[in-house]
Amino acid sequence: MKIERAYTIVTSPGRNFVTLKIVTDQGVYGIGDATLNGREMAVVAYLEEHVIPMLIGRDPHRIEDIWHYLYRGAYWRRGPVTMSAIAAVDIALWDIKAKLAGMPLYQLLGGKSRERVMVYGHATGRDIEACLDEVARHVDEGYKAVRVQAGVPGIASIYGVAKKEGERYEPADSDLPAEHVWSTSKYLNHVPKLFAAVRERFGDDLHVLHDVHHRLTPIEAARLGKEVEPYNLFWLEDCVPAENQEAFGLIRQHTTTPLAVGEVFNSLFDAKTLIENQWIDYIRATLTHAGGITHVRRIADLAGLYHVRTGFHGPTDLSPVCLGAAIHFDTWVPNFGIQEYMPHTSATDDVFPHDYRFEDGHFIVGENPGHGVDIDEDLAKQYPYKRASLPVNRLEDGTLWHW
Ligand SMILES: O=C(O)C(=O)C[C@H](O)[C@H](O)CO
Ligand SMILES: [Mg+2]
Repeated sequence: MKIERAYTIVTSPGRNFVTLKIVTDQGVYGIGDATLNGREMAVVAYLEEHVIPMLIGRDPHRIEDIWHYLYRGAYWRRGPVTMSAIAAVDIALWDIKAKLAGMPLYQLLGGKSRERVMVYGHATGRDIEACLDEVARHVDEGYKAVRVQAGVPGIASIYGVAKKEGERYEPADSDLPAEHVWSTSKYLNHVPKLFAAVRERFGDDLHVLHDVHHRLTPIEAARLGKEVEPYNLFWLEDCVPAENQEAFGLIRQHTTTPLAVGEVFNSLFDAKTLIENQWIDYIRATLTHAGGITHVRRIADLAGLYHVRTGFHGPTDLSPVCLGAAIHFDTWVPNFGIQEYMPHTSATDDVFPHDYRFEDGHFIVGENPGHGVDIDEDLAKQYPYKRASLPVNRLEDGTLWHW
């Protein structure tokens, strides 16, 4: 069997997605997600100029060899563009292999470790009261775990909070980056009050999470971790930028609040020190940005040795293809923790028909051969690409900060 054709499909049913379709000479095809939010066309160019020409004529069964060919063979290793492109190929090839085997993907990984996978949803509100109402809506919809992000008095625009009440939160909302103003002190004073209010209204059973989105220094993160300890968070996410993995050693010395990190990681080497030192509790690197199933499986296996569990990134900027494949992975992986879930628009769900389903705060994996997600190419054409950038943050004095 040979790979006969491969091509990218860029579509924007509410937001941009990049999909790779690989077609074999026997007509069986697989699809992979290659979406890198705000940098979509860089991955398209990498795939079209450099990867697709190398795939034609190869045996699609040789997933491992193709992975190393694209990784080692490029000489230039790692990085989000390269690893998203490799991931798209990898996810599409696993899709093909599972379709040829006539099995859902989780069976090829080793079968089910659980019947369903717990997800967390996103509650957001302009202030604490509006945010708590959103938490209540999630609880009513069956969620067992909710990420809680509220507006902070004195900060006009903040990560995780929709611009207008009732609107979906979509950070890549302008052609060129919007500029936000960030105040660490206002934020740090506010967050413990938010979680005190959450526990007061919802009691102890609900799992609650929070995303700092890389904005603190290690000692500030240590302070926040300590101050929210009484509210028993499921995790505190991305409390500092993680290029300096040792920073987490400092935070860990000060707090028992569980730490999650890794949505911007693209390889095992971004996480190795963090995992081996047991400085984190959850690893968030997911399939599309970290080299696909073949590579994330290695990250998860290393993590498992050190009691670190998976908590895959799952915002709307990852397509249903990534989410579908991730649910297969979650269903198999022994050290599963939780799966992030931000529902896609109905237009996105129509472009990407899928067989996973949400029920009672969990995803149930589909039983169709492959990863269970397809793309309606005619419908995809109705939603042309529109450049959209993530915002940038500046401190109140104008210094460029982490967004
Ligand atoms: O889902 C999360 O936890 C995020 O932090 C989402 C990111 O802001 C988003 O993926 C950026 O593209
Ligand atoms: Mg995050």
